[in-house]
Amino acid sequence: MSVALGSTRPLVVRTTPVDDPGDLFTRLPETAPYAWTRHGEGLVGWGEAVRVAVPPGPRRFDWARDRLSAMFAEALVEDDVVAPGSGPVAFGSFTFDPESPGSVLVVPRTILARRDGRAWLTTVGEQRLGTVTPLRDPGRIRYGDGSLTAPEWEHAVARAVRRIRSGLLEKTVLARDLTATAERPIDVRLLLSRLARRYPECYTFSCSGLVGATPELLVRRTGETVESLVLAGTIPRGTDRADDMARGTALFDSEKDRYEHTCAVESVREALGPLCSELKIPEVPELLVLSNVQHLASPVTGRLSAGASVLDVVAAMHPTAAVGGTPTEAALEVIRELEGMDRAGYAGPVGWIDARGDGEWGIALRCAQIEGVNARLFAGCGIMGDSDPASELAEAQAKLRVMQYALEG
Ligand SMILES: C=C(O[C@@H]1C=C(C(=O)O)C=C[C@H]1O)C(=O)O
Repeated sequence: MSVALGSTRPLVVRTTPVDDPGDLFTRLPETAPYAWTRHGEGLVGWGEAVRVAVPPGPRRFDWARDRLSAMFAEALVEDDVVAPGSGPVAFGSFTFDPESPGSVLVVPRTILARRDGRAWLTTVGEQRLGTVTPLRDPGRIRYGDGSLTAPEWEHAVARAVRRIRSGLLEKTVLARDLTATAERPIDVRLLLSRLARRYPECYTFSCSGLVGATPELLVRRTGETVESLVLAGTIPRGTDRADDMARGTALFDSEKDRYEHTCAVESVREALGPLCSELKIPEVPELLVLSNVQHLASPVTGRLSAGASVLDVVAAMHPTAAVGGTPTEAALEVIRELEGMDRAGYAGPVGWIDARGDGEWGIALRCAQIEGVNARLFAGCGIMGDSDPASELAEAQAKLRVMQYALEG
């Protein structure tokens, strides 16, 4: 049963150290698993002690922060670990568009965590034993077009390019969706295990049916320290080592991709600058090589000047130019007009926050919304004035393969 917020009963929260649980996903029951992990470390949760539907609107992050602060402040907490992610934790997913419904915060009944050689278990309220059943295969997967067919989407890219060339904006990001139907209900735990194995560099997440493995860390807050990984500029992997390296070099040398990356970095600088007393952004990006694609990547670190929580930082950063565009408002208008779909949680912030205001939030990329036998997969690309619709389609397909693999194995 979920407790409505504003109810009079405070949460009773207990965190205790536990022996190393090993693979976190093997501890998850099938129903409604929550997860945020990378390289085998992170948090998984199950059961719902509290579920909060965040109302759409421009102040949704503030609203969410205030609701959580009130709930966490009155919680009765015994925390024998005291680390980021111990004590009460809410997982959350916010829609890309502030006006879209579907943003949600959930405090799981049980959270199991593993980080830096420590492990702990947090329980909220009375416990019911979650039975761990074997992973279930969803059977054959049938795919269908989402809101646009591939040629229609290429056409949308061409229109966006024309807008950019006319000088209305510098960059936008266009995404497409794909539907998938399985023979049997999709077991989210199976998707998580496959994603974590194939994409260990990425953050494997699950929150209220939104499941994926994103390489893009929007923000991690640990006390005063904030970190972010800005990605923009992509090329598919090569067919062998030499081809791979040649493609990596081409990406690094591509003026289009470097400029696209600069737009994303500058949007992060603008958002984080006012919140930080110190901000370090490398002058030259690195190459992040994943199983399916290679990205230009800039790791950013900063020191928060005032006591902003991780959600305050998320509010300031979303949407970065990596998933929106430059300038933001013009880019969002183009997205609304040309994509022809509601992005829902795709490209929105997904992650967790604790009662100290620490937490980790990613941009929900390489993901799908799962419901029973149905999945809706998403992927998008940064569009510049010299983008080629066919190459952008190939890039989107390469990104979609992450979730196709998760579904099919
Ligand atoms: C929009 C997506 O990815 C974003 C766009 C990128 C690009 O266009 O080069 C690279 C990484 C992400 O910031 C996606 O994966 O759906």
